[in-house]
Amino acid sequence: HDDHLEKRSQPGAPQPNPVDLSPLTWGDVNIIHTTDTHGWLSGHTKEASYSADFGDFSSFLYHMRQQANHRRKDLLVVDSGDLHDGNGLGDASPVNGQYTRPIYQKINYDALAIGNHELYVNDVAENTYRDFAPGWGKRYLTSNVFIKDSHTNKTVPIGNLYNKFRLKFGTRVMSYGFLYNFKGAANNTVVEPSNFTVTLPWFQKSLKEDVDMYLIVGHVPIRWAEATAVVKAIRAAHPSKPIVVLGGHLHVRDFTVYDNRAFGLSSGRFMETLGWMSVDGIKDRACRVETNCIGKNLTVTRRYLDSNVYTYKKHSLAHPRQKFDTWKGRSITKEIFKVRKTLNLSNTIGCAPQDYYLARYPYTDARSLLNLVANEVLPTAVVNASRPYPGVVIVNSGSQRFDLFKGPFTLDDTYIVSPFHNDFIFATVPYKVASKMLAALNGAPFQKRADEALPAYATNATLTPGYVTKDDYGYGGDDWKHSTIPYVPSPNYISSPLPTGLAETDLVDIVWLSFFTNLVEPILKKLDPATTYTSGIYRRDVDTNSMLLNFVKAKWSNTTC
Ligand SMILES: Nc1ccn([C@@H]2O[C@H](COP(=O)(O)O)[C@@H](O)[C@H]2O)c(=O)n1
Ligand SMILES: [Zn+2]
Ligand SMILES: [Zn+2]
Repeated sequence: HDDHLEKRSQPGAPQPNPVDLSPLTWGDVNIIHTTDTHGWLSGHTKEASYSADFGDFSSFLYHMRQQANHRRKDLLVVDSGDLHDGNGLGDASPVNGQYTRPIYQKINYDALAIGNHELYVNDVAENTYRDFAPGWGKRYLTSNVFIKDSHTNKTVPIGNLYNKFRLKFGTRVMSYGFLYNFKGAANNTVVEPSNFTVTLPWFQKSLKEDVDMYLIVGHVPIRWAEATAVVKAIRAAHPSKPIVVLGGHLHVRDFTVYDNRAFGLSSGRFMETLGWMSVDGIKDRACRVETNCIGKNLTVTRRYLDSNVYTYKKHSLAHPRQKFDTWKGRSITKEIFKVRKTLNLSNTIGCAPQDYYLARYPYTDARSLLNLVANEVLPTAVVNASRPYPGVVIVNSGSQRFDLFKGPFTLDDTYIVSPFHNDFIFATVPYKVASKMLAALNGAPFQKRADEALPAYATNATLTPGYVTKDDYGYGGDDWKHSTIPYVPSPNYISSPLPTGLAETDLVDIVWLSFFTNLVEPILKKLDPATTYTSGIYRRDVDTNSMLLNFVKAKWSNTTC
């Protein structure tokens, strides 16, 4: 299944009735948006709906730009960050992102923002600053993200604070790049709150430039205060200038209306979705006097495209028999294929006996990935049987990122399910303390603010399961009509089973991930104020990523698919 050039004709590849996809609406300015791609440049090798790779994406962009020229409409291609952590292509290399960064660089994005996954690790932040940002010139936008330059010791923006540019058919754009108020950034970086950034002289000065629209590229959820603060700051100076926010981070499809001339779009995750937005009315000459257009509607459409070659061809080709693959697209696909080979990403380690889903079923259900992790992976691959005390291992459910499908389990899947190299830390505590830790953690503040509860949708047996999105325009934004996939929220932390038959004072190793040590230590103090516990690395031979590899080798390697 690794031959990307052939995969489009695989059985099960999407073959909808051509009338199912209605043509895109074009406006004065049109936007193609990616976010939270997390290195999924190979596309989804196990899911036909999302099987386009970055070579296909490049070919799609070529045809879309041709179409824009033909229509004499402006087209912007934008990315909202989180390029690292999530796929073997980016994470299995000796240096994280060493093969993916040059491939991203081949896509001619007009504007990009930085994500939190470019900032967890000092080296990744440094490489983003040195090897990635410069290649984009002024298009890599970090209005509120800085790095301490290791050569000069000066703290400088990782990319550009803002960029004013003119599109081919005349639209003058002022662009910014904002990251949400991320608290876990590496110590060589600084993230400034966006509500402070917008008060700074450089930002206020930029608002005096004469432009036709504002583009906020953000690794920011479009409904969060960090996004609305920027919209409000622009609106305070410009009562009717069109504002577009292209956000991300929550991994959802979403669209919001801030006012009748300001809109936000969020385009999912993992190269499942290309967001499309068209804005008409930007070129309205009467609006050059801003007060003329206060309250005047812009005509805006949004669409969430499933990222597969059928979708790409359907929307980009002028004629169905026109050749789709461009030379550049094919060469990107070949490069991806070569990197996958170099990194042995398709090497099969074992065979998964069934599908395990991250969020389709309650975590107590046998089809839940979190259930598998809590009850099988942690006891098998993490608990250290040679320790004098039983172990209870707690992980954050956010450390698990994607479904695990029945059939061949590859090296790539270890990164897809959990790309992180978080260490297991432990302290030896009485059972009465250990037994209260999970509940205490789940009562602790969320690491990620909760998504809005999703409404329940009717299922429809004639449609393939996929995204069914409700946003500020209601339903109808999804390009492909799908039956809904159930979404069941899970606790923030899950644990291996507690040992049974112990007295309150019996000792237990309580084990957690380095990612949330800052939460565990105060809880230990609260649960047992009289004692100071010493913590250390529980096992040096296993981390969040390798635990699944070890589990599969131990339990699934003898099964055949
Ligand atoms: N070392 C890490 C880093 C992150 N996480 C988890 O990822 C979440 C953030 O991911 P986004 O793609 O939404 O930005 C974070 O909240 C953690 O759950 C982790 O487990 N270990
Ligand atoms: Zn992300
Ligand atoms: Zn993020």
